[in-house]
Amino acid sequence: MSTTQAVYDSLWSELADIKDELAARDWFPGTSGNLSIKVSHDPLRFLVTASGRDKRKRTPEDFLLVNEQSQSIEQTDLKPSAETVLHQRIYEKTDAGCSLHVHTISNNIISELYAEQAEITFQNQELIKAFNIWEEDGSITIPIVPNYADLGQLAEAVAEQIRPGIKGVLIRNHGITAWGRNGFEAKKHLEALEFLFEYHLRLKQLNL
Ligand SMILES: CSC[C@@H](O)[C@@H](O)C(=O)COP(=O)(O)O
Ligand SMILES: [Zn+2]
Repeated sequence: MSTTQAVYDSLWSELADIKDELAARDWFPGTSGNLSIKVSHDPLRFLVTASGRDKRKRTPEDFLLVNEQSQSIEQTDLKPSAETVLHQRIYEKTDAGCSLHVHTISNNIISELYAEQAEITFQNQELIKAFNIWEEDGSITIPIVPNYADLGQLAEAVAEQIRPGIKGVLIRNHGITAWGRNGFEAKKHLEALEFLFEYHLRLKQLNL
């Protein structure tokens, strides 16, 4: 087996394992969600989930390789995720090695509640350390963009929000895309964000 094939196989199974873990949390309702992992930087190549499939199932057709224009470069009938261009823009604008997009009730409600402010900031939360923020008064901000039907426009809106310290962007009443330098870090960021969203909503429900 060539080194390139071994790297591809290892990234494939890393992304499949992440998909299984997120599926176990029920974060892919109704075939929603898409995941990707970077295979090479220059030229940009990444594995991305095939469009419209049940991401709870683990099959040999789960991912396909795409190029720097989000086009498939494999002999396959599979279509890359409709939202592949969002992953592409994140790889172009950050040091991300993995990007994860999920729809959850919590991220949707937060995106609706704070849509006018176009962002939400969390502070005084231990889990902020998941973003490598160690200061006592540290905070993490998540921008919120409109859910444009035009996916090129949506990808640009997400890309425009990317600046140092941003590790995820909410799309209003749609979901979140979060990323990290590798699969481990991307999942850590996504889990931490979902924890912060759920905490915030439950606290609000208590009416304290
Ligand atoms: C079926 S609702 C979700 C889709 O419209 C989309 O937002 C999504 O996350 C999944 O699209 P996909 O093309 O399968 O990657
Ligand atoms: Zn989506």
